[in-house]
Amino acid sequence: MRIGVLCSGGDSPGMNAAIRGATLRGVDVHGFEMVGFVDGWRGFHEGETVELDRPAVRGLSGQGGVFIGTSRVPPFDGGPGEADLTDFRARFADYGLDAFMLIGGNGTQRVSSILHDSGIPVVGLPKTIDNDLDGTDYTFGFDTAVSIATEAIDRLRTTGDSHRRCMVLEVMGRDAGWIALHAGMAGGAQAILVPEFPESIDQVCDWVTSVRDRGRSSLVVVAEGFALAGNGSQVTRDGRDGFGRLRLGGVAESLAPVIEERTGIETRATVLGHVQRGGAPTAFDRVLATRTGIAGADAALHEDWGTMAALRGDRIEMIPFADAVGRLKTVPDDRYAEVRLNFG
Ligand SMILES: Nc1ncnc2c1ncn2[C@@H]1O[C@H](COP(=O)(O)OP(=O)(O)O)[C@@H](O)[C@H]1O
Ligand SMILES: O=P(O)(O)OC[C@H]1O[C@](O)(COP(=O)(O)O)[C@@H](O)[C@@H]1O
Ligand SMILES: [Mg+2]
Repeated sequence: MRIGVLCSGGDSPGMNAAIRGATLRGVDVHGFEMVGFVDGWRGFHEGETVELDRPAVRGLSGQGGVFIGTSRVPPFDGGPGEADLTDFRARFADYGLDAFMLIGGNGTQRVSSILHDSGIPVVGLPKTIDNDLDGTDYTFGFDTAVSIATEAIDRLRTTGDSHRRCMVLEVMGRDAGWIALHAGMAGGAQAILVPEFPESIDQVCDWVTSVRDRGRSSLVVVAEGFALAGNGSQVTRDGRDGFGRLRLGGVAESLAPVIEERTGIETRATVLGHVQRGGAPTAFDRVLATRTGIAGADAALHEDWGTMAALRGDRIEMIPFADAVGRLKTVPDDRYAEVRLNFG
């Protein structure tokens, strides 16, 4: 069996470990041929490939990023219509492929599902630092991002306390506030602002003021996709990503002066940005990613097509794409309520 492997969407710490796990199991144990497409669908369109075998994945488990690259280049020119899919199938056959292993988040697994429905054998490996992919408890990369954001909170707290300032930390999370929620809990933030639960500026300022009134300095964590209640909208930067979506970022910088003006407390903003996606994965993410890759290779052996390697409790289970795509896994009411009671 010849399997094409590619990554799509933002990189996520653990992608290398997942490819290594899949290759060691797929090539060495099951006797597959595996080929990686460089920079996601760009490599597929332009014929840039790398053979995956034991030497190619040596020492990768602890390395950040992904050595074959990733991108948001789309798989099809169009919708896809039947003509797009016919062209796609012809290209798939030209490469001598029997199946795809697609590593990505909600968008990529939506593509996996489309390809599977059009008759192309696919297994999916879930990744995203945002942890917003449904059907799986955690995606690799999330734990690393949370660890980095937590360290940032710890560091901001000592300087913020020293100057009696309010520190606002912006973390990633386009549609879901999982990184903000977990890092905020781990770092004891005084307020956590997530896209799922808009809060008014009056409420945010009340929390910051009450923290000052009991002699402490506030640490506010805000997810990039947060918008103020009422007529607030997400804060965007110039430009769009490779999928045409507006780039998010800057909500901390827009909140900080308003908090300062309304509370009289000096307030500073920090945008963590891509630091939280870079560097070595945590041990948890290395193990999760490796097991995810192994499960994907085993699924290919059993021709368990149309499935994604999901973490369920402490087990990796192959679940149908339909259980993972079409909706996002967002922070539920009870998880937000349990932290909100102690804000301020
Ligand atoms: N519904 C869709 N139809 C066709 N291509 C899609 C669709 N959704 C996503 N894609 C492609 O998959 C890529 C990866 O999705 P994206 O949401 O950017 O990352 P992730 O897979 O990490 O969620 C997109 O940039 C786009 O090229
Ligand atoms: O700057 P980039 O690479 O476009 O990515 C920014 C986005 O990627 C993420 O880090 C991860 O999103 P995906 O999992 O959908 O790729 C988001 O939190 C963020 O909005
Ligand atoms: Mg996505």
